[in-house]
Amino acid sequence: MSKRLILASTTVASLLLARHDPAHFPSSTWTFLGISTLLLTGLFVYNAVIFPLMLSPFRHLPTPKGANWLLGHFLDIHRSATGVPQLRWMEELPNNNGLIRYRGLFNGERIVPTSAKTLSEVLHQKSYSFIKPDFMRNGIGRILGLQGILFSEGDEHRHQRKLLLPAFSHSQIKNLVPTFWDVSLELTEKISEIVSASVETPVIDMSHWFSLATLDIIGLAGFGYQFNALASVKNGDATSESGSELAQAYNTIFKTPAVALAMHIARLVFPRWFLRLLPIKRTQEVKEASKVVKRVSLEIIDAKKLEIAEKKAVTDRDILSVMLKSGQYDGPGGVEIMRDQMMTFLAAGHETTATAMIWALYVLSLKENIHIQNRLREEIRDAFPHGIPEKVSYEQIESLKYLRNVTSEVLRIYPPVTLTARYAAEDTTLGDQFIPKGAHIVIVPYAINRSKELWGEDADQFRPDRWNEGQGESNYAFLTFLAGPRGCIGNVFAKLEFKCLLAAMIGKFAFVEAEEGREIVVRGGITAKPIGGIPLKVSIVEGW
Ligand code: HEM
Repeated sequence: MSKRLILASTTVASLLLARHDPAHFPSSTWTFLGISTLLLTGLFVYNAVIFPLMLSPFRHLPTPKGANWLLGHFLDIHRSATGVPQLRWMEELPNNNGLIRYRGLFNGERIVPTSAKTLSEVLHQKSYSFIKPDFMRNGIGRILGLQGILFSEGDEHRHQRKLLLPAFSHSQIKNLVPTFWDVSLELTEKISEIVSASVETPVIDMSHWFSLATLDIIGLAGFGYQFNALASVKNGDATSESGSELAQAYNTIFKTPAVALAMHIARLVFPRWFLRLLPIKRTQEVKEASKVVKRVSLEIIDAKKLEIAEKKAVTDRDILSVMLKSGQYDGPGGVEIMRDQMMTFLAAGHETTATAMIWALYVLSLKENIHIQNRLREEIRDAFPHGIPEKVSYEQIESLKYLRNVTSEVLRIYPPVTLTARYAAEDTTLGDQFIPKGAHIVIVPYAINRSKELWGEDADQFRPDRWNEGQGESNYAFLTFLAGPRGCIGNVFAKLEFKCLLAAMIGKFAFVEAEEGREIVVRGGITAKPIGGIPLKVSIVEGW
């Protein structure tokens, strides 16, 4: 029985009781409060204790020890970086049918597919039976665009994906390399200015710089639009307050709030519409930031329409041009759908690659990996012996094999999207296990990418050369971009962009940890970024 049904039937019952038996039930309000409290408590005990512990069809699945009778494994999850407990459980538990189970807050059950078979069912064969859950839709959906490709389902998703594919064809992405390189050069110039102006080796947190650079890239490469996010940084200050208005909005949206835990619990207890009305600072901030994102998305669409009207033809093949050319968004509501699509690409297409860059510089700056950083620099400089080139081609970037290995290894070991969720839209199965409608599935790229079974005993070590030996034990060993019809449409775009940015940065600069052995803390958030950024000592390596 749902909460709404309980409240509705209790209202009717208390009115009737107050009317027909006023001697025992003089006040309908108190009667309502008494009965509803009793029924809601009963419902809570059933959902949070009786069902998951005694009746659930999943109770026989391998489940980690040490769960609290009411909070499940929530405390372990909350105290750890996203994906870390799931990796530990995957390694510890016997797991023959490719599924493990854990319990979240109030014992909410979560099922984790761990074998190639169960992953291929969720991601490929039955991808439209496992949809995005409401908590994602109602949360990040407001920022990522609810009517865009990321949150569409079934036939609507198939249709949108087909429509957008020309913008991601191999030939189209190849043509974007000069744009990726131009922005990479602009970034190196900005960083060079800071380094040259400092008497001692400066310590720079590169996080915001990468967010600005990737925002400029998605603007230019995705929509033919100049955000000038990097250009707007004055006096080398790329802190959260600098950069374009849009960069600031995303900085607000993507930061992990200090009130995250309280918000998480509040969402389980109160309806979202109620929480949105409360004057919570974080809610207001995100509301304002998403207004900016919506407005800017509409501005970009208008600018493109104007440009097309002037040229009298759609000649470009960027994402926005492909959308406009299709004529699919001409009808009523079309602009709103296109706006949501822009919001999807803006967010999905920039913060993820920026996160990958942060991890790349972090791991390459560690003392034990300096030889990898040096070897990478050597490869880049050998390919471009006359100094940092003004232009590079797709073929030149693709010829750098060690760059490919390093970027693949960073994406394996630090996947920016560590975990994602699905919800069973109908009764179905995974392997031999019955999955009832409403079951929550958690896919954990972080755990799969570091699985010893799939990558060998040194799975958790950063070793780029492993990519010369193959790509893991199965097609589902590398889930950074997921896989199947709902896998990342921008994965080739992202990998090339990542290679260009990293080649320019490592070719030009040397990065060393500012504080040796600094503890890195990662918590929640849409993408897994280190809290407080990663300050690095940056110096120019002469001769390039
Ligand atoms: C390193 C960079 C990136 C990573 C790690 C990444 C990762 C992912 C992942 C894991 C998903 C699936 C999310 C889910 O279904 O729960 C996804 C979807 C998506 N990504 Fe990426 N992404 C990256 C870059 C990009 C770029 C550059 C673009 C666009 C230019 C992009 C556009 C999208 C879109 C549109 C979807 C939704 C696809 C669909 O549902 O059909 N991503 N990405």
